[in-house]
Amino acid sequence: MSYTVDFGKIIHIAKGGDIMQILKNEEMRKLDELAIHTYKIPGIILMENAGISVVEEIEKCLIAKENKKIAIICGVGNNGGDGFVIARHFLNKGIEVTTYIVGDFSNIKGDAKINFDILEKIKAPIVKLMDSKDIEEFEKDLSQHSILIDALLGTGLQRTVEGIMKEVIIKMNLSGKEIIAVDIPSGVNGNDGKVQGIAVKATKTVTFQLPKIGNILFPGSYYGGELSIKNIGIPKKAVDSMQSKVHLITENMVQSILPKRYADTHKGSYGRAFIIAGSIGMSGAAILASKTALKCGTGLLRTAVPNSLIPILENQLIEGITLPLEEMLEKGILDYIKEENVIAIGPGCGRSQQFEEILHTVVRNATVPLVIDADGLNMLANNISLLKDLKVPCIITPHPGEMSRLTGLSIQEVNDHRLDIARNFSEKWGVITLLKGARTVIANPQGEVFINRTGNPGMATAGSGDVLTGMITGLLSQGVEPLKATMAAAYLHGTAGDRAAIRLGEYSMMAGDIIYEIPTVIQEIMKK
Ligand SMILES: NC(=O)C1=CN([C@@H]2O[C@H](COP(=O)(O)OP(=O)(O)OC[C@H]3O[C@@H](n4cnc5c(N)ncnc54)[C@H](O)[C@@H]3O)[C@@H](O)[C@H]2O)[C@@H](O)CC1
Ligand SMILES: [K+]
Repeated sequence: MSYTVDFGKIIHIAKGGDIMQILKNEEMRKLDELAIHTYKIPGIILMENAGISVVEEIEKCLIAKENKKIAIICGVGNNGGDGFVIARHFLNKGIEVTTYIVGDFSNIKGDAKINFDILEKIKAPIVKLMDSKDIEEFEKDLSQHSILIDALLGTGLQRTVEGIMKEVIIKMNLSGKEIIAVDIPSGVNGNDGKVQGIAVKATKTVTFQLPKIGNILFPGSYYGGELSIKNIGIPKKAVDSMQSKVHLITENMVQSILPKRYADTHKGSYGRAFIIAGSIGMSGAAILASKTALKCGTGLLRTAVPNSLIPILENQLIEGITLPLEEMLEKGILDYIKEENVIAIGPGCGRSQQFEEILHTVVRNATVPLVIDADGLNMLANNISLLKDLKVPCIITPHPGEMSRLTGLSIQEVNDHRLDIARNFSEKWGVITLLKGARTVIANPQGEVFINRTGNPGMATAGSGDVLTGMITGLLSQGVEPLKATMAAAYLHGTAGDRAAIRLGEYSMMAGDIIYEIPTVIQEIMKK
């Protein structure tokens, strides 16, 4: 399996499995050990494969360059060992390579030592970087190279980067050269994507076998640039046995989730969606969510809004049916929702007592999957134990501010521990949590977490969340399982947003522009 993950979007090089695990440092070490001890693949072979996989990527970058001199900057662990393999292969190809080593040579052990000894035997140019006086020379040297390879620290990062290692990284970052990181940019913690003091700002990262959490979450993902995930020959059986609870949402996954359309069907075959949204001043939320549900394939759509908004909706949304909320309240809401396949509640609803009453009734009595967003979540924060009354699968879609209100944690705390916060909330309340933000995270009550890589800062715009709610609702109405519908919607939403950003720029794109891209995004995925 081999993928290239561009900054924010995933391009498949080869078709792989539907599920891609994301590992922590310790889990990656376990996987390496499993391959070596249980499956008897010598570690030196894995290191050779790792090095060669980076060589392939470096060669692609070298094609366009006149100056082909490469600087490989290595630590004394196995990440450095990969660097020694890379150095040997380029020397064999007749390319000028300098290997810089930071740290005590006597600490080079095992497979890394074997590769280091080979470099010495073939008299490869090796420069030791010991202290500040070596740094000046190093800085001058760097200017003569075309590409820098960062093989200082990988999944073995243990502490804050300081001293000579820090000085080396500063000079690499200031060099203005293209930098390719081996496995993970040095200084980024593979466990959470946080920077331990300082980190290499790479243009590209080649990571091995499976991505680490630090390759995917911010700020690590920013430091890594474009990400390639390369197979290094660990048996599939070993990979599958890892059973990590953190996964990357891939295009393959989404493709298998999207419902197929068959010839002998009618609109009833694609479900009935019911959206409760909008209030005076926020009719747009109802329109955006409703239009999106239809664009995502809903067979029949009814949107309930306050009476005063009906003319606006009738004007803007000719394909859907509208209902006045006041009438629903008067005659009893339950009669209206009993025939639906999904109910979405909250976008632009405001915080009136009337809305609170509706929310409570819907949460307590819904017999079909429920999506709660925006003001629905704000109201829920006043009485969160309402979730205990749920009888159906429920998806909540908070942004960090809404999550802060739901949990009582600060926004900073929510952002610092996105995976754990989403997972804990889902486990505690038995709901599917989609936590928005750069790298949307989806958690289920079983403790599994799914991370979405699509999307861009242009999507931080009014109404973008209403579109996401419409997407989840649209897929749910067609009978897609709640977790799958949420994952596919997050991926499609981000991909449509990425297309809108390419067409219009991150500044100018608006929520409606994301809707405009939905047909192309779905068609392209279905076609593959
Ligand atoms: N068999 C394996 O285990 C394989 C490992 N591979 C590579 O090996 C890497 C992991 O190797 P290691 O576990 O040896 O770890 P690393 O090479 O990532 O780092 C460990 C070394 O760095 C030092 N160190 C840790 N934090 C530091 C800091 N903040 N400042 C300065 N020095 C620091 C440690 O004392 C140790 O000497 C992976 O990222 C990958 O690149 C690949 O070769 C594939 C096979
Ligand atoms: K590295």
